[in-house]
Amino acid sequence: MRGTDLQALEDGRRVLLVVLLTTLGVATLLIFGVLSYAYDRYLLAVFLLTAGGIGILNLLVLFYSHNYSRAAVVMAFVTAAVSGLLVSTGGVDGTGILWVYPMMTVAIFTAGFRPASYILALFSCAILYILYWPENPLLQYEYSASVRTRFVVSFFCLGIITLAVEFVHSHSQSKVAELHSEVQHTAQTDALTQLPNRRYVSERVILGGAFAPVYQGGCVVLADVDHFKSINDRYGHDVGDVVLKSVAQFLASETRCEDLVVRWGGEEFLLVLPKINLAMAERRMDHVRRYLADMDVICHGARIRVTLSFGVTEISGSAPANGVLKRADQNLYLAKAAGRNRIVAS
Ligand SMILES: Nc1nc2c(ncn2[C@@H]2O[C@H](COP(=O)(O)OP(=O)(O)OP(=O)(O)O)[C@@H](O)[C@H]2O)c(=O)[nH]1
Repeated sequence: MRGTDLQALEDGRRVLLVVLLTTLGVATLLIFGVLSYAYDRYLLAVFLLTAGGIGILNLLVLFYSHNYSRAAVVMAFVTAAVSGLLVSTGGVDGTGILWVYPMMTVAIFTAGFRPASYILALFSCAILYILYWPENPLLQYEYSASVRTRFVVSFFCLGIITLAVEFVHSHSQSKVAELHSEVQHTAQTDALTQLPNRRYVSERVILGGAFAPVYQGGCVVLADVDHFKSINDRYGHDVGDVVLKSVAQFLASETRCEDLVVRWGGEEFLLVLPKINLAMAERRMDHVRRYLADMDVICHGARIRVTLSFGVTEISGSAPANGVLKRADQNLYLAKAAGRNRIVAS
């Protein structure tokens, strides 16, 4: 699983949370809206039914846009507005303020740390204004001074704790995603040449047994250093490593940015070239082959002549990747058998 996949999983959880809580919230708002209307509390009824309507609209927009962050922030604002109304009217016998705790906690968790901080700050100012501004027409219920103070202090404590938990959660979540993509990158990269490795190909390039659509209609090349064992034997393994690194850099510099150069294993490299036909791929590889054969790799004062043999084949449509790679390998074998430092394409 990639770092981005982890993020997608976390986003998926939040979407589910937003959908569930919005549905629950909308149902509650509509029920209380209808009840308020039945008890002739028209202002409250209009407010609750409007908030419920916004919730339904928000759900519809979420289904079409898949923008859960916006939906969560809209829902958090609606929740804060309804909570403010409960503080202002007192709900039933002044118990409306009790609903503020769960509602605002949920709003903070779904909106995420930064938007939740702003919403909480705004909401705090609003309830301080409602509860403490003298002669305030917005305050329709008479709370005792001790209830007001205890509510404000306990709400601030809960708000700060919830924000802190959300901060730690989102921070550790992004750290895990970061570490995950670092591990993923290391696992898919060859340590010596820093090229993508075989695992990268099997996880990112071959999907469901075929080359990814972007590569279909392109070509695959297997390139193998000729007589590499004798380079190792003559100059030592360290020099062999330098030669492999030089060949890797050379291949990467001689290909287009959309081409993929992979260390396939040992002294063998895989090139996946999108949007190119067999004849053009053969011509380009021949240019690469000649260019390399004409220059020497210089290491510890030694000038080492390095040549490559190539097996080239086409990726026709969504043909099985194994078959394509096998054909390229057979062509490479033919190039070696025919004397090396050459290309076989078919
Ligand atoms: N220095 C170094 N050598 C490696 C590495 N990986 C594989 N080799 C060596 O590459 C050599 C490959 O030898 P062979 O498979 O006989 O191929 P070759 O000598 O290139 O002969 P042909 O491919 O037939 O031209 C072996 O000696 C391996 O030990 C590596 O990472 N570093």
